[in-house]
Amino acid sequence: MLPSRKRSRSYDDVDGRDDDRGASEREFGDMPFVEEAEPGAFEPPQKLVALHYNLRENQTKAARENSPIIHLKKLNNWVKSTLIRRYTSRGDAVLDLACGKGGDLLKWDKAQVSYYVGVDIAIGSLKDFQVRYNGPSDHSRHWQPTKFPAKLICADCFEVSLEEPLKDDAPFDVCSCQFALHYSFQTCERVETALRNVASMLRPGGVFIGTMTDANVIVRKLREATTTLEFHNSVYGVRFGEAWADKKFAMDEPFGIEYQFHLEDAVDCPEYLVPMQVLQWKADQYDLDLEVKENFHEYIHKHCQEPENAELMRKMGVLGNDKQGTVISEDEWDAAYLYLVFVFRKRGGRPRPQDQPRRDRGGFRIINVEDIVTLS
Ligand SMILES: C[S@@+](CC[C@H](N)C(=O)[O-])C[C@H]1O[C@@H](n2cnc3c(N)ncnc32)[C@H](O)[C@@H]1O
Repeated sequence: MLPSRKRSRSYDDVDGRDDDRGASEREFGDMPFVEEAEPGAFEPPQKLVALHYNLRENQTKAARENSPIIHLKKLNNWVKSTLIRRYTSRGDAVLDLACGKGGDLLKWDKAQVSYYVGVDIAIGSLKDFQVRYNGPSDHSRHWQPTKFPAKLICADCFEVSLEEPLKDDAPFDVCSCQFALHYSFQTCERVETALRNVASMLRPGGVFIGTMTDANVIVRKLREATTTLEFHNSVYGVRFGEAWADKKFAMDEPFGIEYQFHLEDAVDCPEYLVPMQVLQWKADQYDLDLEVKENFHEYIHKHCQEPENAELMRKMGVLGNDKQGTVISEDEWDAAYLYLVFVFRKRGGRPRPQDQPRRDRGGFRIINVEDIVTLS
């Protein structure tokens, strides 16, 4: 059975401009953070993010199963699978911003997409993606080749325009950005570049789907921690700097609200709050209308009863096994509460009719390291 759902108040409720709660005590507890990012400590945040993901090694299956957040990882994968299934039609062309190591390859394959372009800032992740896409060199008996052709691009997709480099690949039916859009909220310009890339690449009627942090929940938890600027449990930690000592976040200064995020066995990076109203307002300027915004708890409770999703949840072992004592922990479930699902739709046009593959770009082809295009 699923743990109970938590309710989040809106950013308005927690915006804090009328809230004259006093400044918090300025001491941190013993957080499990890496205090100094040794290599590149004076680099801009996006370089630190790239460095962090570049240094993350591919885990073996056994190591993955032993991860302290194995059920959270499975839950995240379930959320992404159901989202992709819901918003992708057979034959769609997909642009995956911040695609990482290709953890969603199988999901796109199952959705029977016809073409895929993945962009990421971390070249190390793209090399892992390329290996995963190509499959084992001995092409062992159980390996099924990926069925769609793909292109990989190494770029900061919140900095670099994709319009010219991808003009022959566009338009895309689906743009996906999983667990990454919060990195763009460092500055207004980066958010605008991100949205311009999405809007210029999508066809009218196309969807922009994703998962990112839920600012309402983060701000509320920060305020609940009355004496510190951090909150954590056994799997995650969030720590704000002194600049936010009053825990007030004005809506007219919504960019660059930085905190350090630690997720056991996964993330150690600076991240930024994403006030949803600001994202929605900015997206509107790029003809992107918000269709769905749901905290993970709400999304999971809403969709887990649908037969196909329930079956997938069981097959993936998301909640664990009660008898073996390996159920999802309270702390993992609480970590899931930090995230939300979003769906925007590009204005104009009509949904592409289902079951009509629009183009056939020829199926699986080996990707060589030299095929990864770097844009700067
Ligand atoms: C948490 S991982 C998610 C990866 C993948 N989307 C997934 O769900 O498995 C975040 C990814 O965002 C990428 N990323 C962060 N900032 C980026 C940027 N400015 N441009 C492109 N990729 C970025 C990182 O390199 C990393 O691969």
